[in-house]
Amino acid sequence: MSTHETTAADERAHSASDPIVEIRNAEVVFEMDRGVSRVLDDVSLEIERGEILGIVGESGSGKSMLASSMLDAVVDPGVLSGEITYYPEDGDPIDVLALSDHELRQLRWEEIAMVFQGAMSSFNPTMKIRTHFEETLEAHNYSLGEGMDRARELLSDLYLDPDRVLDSYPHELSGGMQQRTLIALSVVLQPNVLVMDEPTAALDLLMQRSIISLLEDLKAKYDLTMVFITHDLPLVAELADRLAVMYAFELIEQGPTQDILHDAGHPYTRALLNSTPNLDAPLEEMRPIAGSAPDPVNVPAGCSYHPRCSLATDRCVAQDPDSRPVDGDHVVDCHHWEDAADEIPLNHLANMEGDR
Ligand SMILES: Nc1ncnc2c1ncn2[C@@H]1O[C@H](COP(=O)(O)OP(=O)(O)OP(=O)(O)O)[C@@H](O)[C@H]1O
Repeated sequence: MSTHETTAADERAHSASDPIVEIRNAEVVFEMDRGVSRVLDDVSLEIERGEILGIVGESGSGKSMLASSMLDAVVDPGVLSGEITYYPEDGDPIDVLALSDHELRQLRWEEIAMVFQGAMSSFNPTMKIRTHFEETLEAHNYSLGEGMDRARELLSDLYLDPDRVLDSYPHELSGGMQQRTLIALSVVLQPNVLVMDEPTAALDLLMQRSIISLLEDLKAKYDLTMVFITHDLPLVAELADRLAVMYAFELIEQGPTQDILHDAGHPYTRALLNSTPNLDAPLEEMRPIAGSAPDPVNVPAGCSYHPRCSLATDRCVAQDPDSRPVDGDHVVDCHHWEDAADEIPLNHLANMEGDR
């Protein structure tokens, strides 16, 4: 999708912004026997210093590829191109894709930390949690005394008993405790950005909600910028200042959370909102999105959502829409976004109106 053309609104939004990470025209390609698989397609995104950004999309839409791209960590034989820039608070911008392996290792953890789905696979099952913290601090030449004090404080912040947790093997902790411990481990080197890829997917609803509120506290206390990646729109909407929606390996809409929830311009975002339980609409009003997401080897021409879209016209088949401003920082990649609100009413809004 073309995000190359900068509109006047983009310029205005850009000049007012203070990005900590900037992604420009990122693309990830795998050469497969059955063809070229483009699993990230010309994605441009700015992560603002101090914000909580939610990245939302269906399974397989490219969310994890976007997360790995931020740290030049796309697995072989995937080929990442584009520009990834990290802006430290002080000092010159860092071109992430030009870093040596050593510099990249420093950037990861010390500046930008990642937490992935399924905490158990991130721990070494033969090592106590204490050793995980100690090895991380030593590998980055951090003071062990200060670092372990910070580890204890972080574990307490996350409502864990530091002594018990540090003395345990990973399998001795529940799923929720493992995930909170992993978050503490990710933050122990005092990074500025914490990227979490489906950090609560394996947890029950209550534990998900409690981790969300702990993350809010952690962000405020440690002055973190957070990126929360998930398929669970209602969950991330509780936390995020801004949402970016992915469909078929592209970003198709970005904006402040409330604008997306109440005034989404992309038919896919509106369908996603209508297909999601928990947004104040009764279960019988949930409408699954008809059709299925495209195979990355065979993405439809034009707007990749057109085969599933009730508003699609010949123009959508022929022409990939550019990003266009809806209002302020809210941008959408759709030829027919002005008709979307009338054509695809939002269930949860209708119910809220009914409550008045
Ligand atoms: N190592 C790989 N080689 C080739 N294709 C891959 C590889 N890893 C992932 N893909 C493909 O890249 C696409 C995007 O995957 P990605 O994991 O980023 O999606 P996702 O939105 O994070 O999904 P989920 O929520 O299920 O994790 C998918 O079509 C997936 O099959």
